[in-house]
Amino acid sequence: MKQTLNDVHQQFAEFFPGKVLAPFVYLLSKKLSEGHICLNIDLLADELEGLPVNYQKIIENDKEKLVYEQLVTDENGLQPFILHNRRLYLERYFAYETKILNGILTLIKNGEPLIAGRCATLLTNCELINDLFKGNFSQDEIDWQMAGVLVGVINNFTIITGGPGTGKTTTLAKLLAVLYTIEPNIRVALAAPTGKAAMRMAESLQSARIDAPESVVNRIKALEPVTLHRLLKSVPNSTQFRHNAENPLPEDVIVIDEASMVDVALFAKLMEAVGPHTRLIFLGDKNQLASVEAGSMLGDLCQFEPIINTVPQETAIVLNAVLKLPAAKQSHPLAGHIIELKKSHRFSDTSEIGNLSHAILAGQIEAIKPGSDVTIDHNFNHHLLAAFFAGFETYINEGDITQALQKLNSQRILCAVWEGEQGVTHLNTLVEEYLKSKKLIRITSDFYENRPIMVSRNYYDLGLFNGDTGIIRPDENGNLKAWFSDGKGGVRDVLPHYISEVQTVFAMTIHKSQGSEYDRVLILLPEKGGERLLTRELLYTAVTRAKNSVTIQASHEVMRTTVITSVQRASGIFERFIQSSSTNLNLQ
Ligand SMILES: Nc1ncnc2c1ncn2[C@@H]1O[C@H](COP(=O)(O)OP(=O)(O)OP(=O)(O)O)[C@@H](O)[C@H]1O
Repeated sequence: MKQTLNDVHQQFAEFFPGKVLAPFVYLLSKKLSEGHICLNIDLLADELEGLPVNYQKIIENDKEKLVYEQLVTDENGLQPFILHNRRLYLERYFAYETKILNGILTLIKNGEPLIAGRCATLLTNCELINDLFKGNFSQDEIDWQMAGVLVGVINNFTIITGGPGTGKTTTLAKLLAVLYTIEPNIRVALAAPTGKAAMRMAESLQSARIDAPESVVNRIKALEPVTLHRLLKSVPNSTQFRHNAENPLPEDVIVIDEASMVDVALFAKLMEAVGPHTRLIFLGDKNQLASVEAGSMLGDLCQFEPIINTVPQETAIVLNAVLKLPAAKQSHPLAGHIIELKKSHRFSDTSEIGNLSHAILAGQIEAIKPGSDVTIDHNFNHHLLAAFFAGFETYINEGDITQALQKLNSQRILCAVWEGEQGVTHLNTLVEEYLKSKKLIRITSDFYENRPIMVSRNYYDLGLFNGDTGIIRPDENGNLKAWFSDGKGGVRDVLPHYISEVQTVFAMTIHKSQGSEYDRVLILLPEKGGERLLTRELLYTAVTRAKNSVTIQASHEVMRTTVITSVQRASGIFERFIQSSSTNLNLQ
């Protein structure tokens, strides 16, 4: 029997004429749906299973002919497909990657002549730097937060990466203190990919301890982080922004938090909109899950470990008087631009959650151990579920809405998938059944009293953003309203019919939980389905949402496969950086 595929990828593949093109476009389309932006044509051995024999033969025997296909070109042509460095791209994604590459190289190049002068200025401000870091300055050990500040001050392009609680926001606060002191007239913009992440950035900055003059601290605390869409000014009903290459952002310093969540299209549009002499600073966790959309730019840029936490030889020499930083052994345009913070100030070295997250990232299944804060259940024990569900009773029993919101957000069920026994939909139903059995909720309508909701799109007019969570409760007249935090310690209400796109949120996907934290987290990995999703980055992201305790329900086999599987997102940007050099730019 002739094997056929007959799926959306095949329809896409066969839309384009070409003798050898179809199987490669089929796989490219599949890769795009999994979040990759290109197809490495030399790494296809694992992709052949399930493909029709004629597709397999072409992939195995004819890949060298791909370059001769009429619709395929290298970087300079105008065809729908680009074959570059043995990676096949849709032209649009190649263009995004090129814009990001050139944008970053331009910032690096324009910053280079300023480094010596900025280092000299830093030397005259040693006192401020010592004040900012007093208490954690040691001659023997490098203070990587201080390194992040110095690197961010002297360069025009910086990435500060680190796991949860490693002090990314604290480092940013200190970096801004130095910048406001040495360049008092600078204009600063802070942004994050989601409204929730922007709000958390604001809260963390407000509570950051900054030992700097009051006027400087006040300027930092007056900054209001916004969403990236708001920063770039979205054009209604369009994917374009008002800030672009022709109309760049006016700020001198632009900081993007939770940068791992920025997809390749938005990343490219940001790079276009950043003026060529701006200081651009990304904060984020390179090990976290990438964006839901295509691309994992932060992870891709931080791919090459040897250049992280090093600076070029010349910079090492001039910075020496303030902080001795290791000189990069290899010349690379990104060397000196990426600082990784490794010490968690939230989890101690003996923290079970901290150790669990390290074991997951290292792929060490044998190091994953239960303890008092970590429960690992391979048998999907119902008592554990019921005990967790009981935790939701507290927010319902809480009369004060502000407190109720806090209690709701103190625990969350995190699922890898939507469907199936361990999926979000089923878990939400189970919790509702549990609460109904306790007579704590009555599902009389869509917006029933005490329904926990999560907004699933941005409502700019209402100041509500994708990911915001609220509770349905009556107001003083008995009318049901949706109540949300106002970000200032209080609550505000919205009529439910203004927000049609919401989900029940006892349980949510791990993807959606990025950028949030809860005291207690229950993680469920599916027995069936989601195989291509289950990676150590997914589990790491879920585990690091927990502050105090984490329970994982997953079979032995699924847990093992998840921990040994790492996301290998295909993008060609790192190789293209190696091929470029900051002094030999190809800015077309
Ligand atoms: N050098 C330090 N010494 C002591 N405590 C610190 C230090 N740096 C940060 N902290 C504390 O650790 C906590 C986390 O810091 P911060 O919010 O800056 O980390 P983060 O990496 O931005 O965290 P998140 O995971 O929320 O993104 C804060 O309470 C902060 O005050």
